[in-house]
Amino acid sequence: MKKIGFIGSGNMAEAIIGGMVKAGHLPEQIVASNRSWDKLQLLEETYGIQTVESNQDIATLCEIVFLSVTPDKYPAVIEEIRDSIQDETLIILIAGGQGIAENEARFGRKVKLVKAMPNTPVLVGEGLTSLSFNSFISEEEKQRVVELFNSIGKAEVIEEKLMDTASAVGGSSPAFMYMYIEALADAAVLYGMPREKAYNIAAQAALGAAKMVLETGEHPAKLKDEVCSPNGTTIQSVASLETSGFRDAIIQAVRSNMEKMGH
Ligand SMILES: NC(=O)C1=CN([C@@H]2O[C@H](COP(=O)(O)OP(=O)(O)OC[C@H]3O[C@@H](n4cnc5c(N)ncnc54)[C@H](OP(=O)(O)O)[C@@H]3O)[C@@H](O)[C@H]2O)C=CC1
Ligand SMILES: O=C(O)[C@@H]1CCC=N1
Repeated sequence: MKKIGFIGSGNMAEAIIGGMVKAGHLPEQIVASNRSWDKLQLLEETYGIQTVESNQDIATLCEIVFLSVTPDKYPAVIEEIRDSIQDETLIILIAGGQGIAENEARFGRKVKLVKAMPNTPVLVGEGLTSLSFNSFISEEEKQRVVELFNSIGKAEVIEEKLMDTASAVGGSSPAFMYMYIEALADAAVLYGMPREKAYNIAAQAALGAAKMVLETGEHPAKLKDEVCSPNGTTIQSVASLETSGFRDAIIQAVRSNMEKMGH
């Protein structure tokens, strides 16, 4: 059986693995390695996937290989696996700030590289993964990768030069959304709402608003205006958010993310 492998089995790899298994990919098809053994044991128990001790085993066994270690580990891991990778293997680079050209140079030969920027909601089938491909990947292979990521959310093929922006706005942003939901729920608790109810109400409002943007195709400002009744309560909050620099806080969060990637 053709296998899909993960080198580095931390938070992002687990989200992809969990999402794939929930979406119906066979656990026997998935193989993972990791520096420490305890995470692998947990993945094996939770999802029934295969685990191996060496990164080289992943390189030898798998037709799709995720490099799901942190960016600083890329040079050493590529050095370790470059001679075991088959010519036809699809290598998926998910690390923030890691581009195609620098990793082609690390392999030092023609290898098929996919730059992918997923986010953790792949675990619940609502991920967003931005994708770019190097020149050695066929149309059929591109389709295969797009289908894989569409099975755990939505895939967007973008120009590689936009990948760092996609990392900030698609990869990192779930963390911002969780902070927003948590803050909203804290405010509800302040006014006496039980915490569980507060999380449900805040999260469902966020989910519904996101769906409105995606499904109506309306400008977010128009959707916002429709919530603000004249002389009502919402416009009071909107005015307050503007005074607190809400929009600027988000833009500065993305700016600092981009700066960390060298922009
Ligand atoms: N988290 C996210 O939402 C997203 C993450 N990414 C990218 O995914 C990658 C992983 O991030 P994340 O999962 O958050 O980080 P984690 O630290 O959770 O996972 C990294 C894993 O790599 C393992 N590891 C370290 N060195 C090696 C090695 N030499 N061989 C094998 N495994 C090794 C670590 O093992 P140990 O158990 O010993 O620590 C750890 O489990 C990063 O490059 C990040 O940029 C991309 C998009 C979103
Ligand atoms: O925090 C990080 O570096 C990674 C990249 C995108 C999301 N998480």
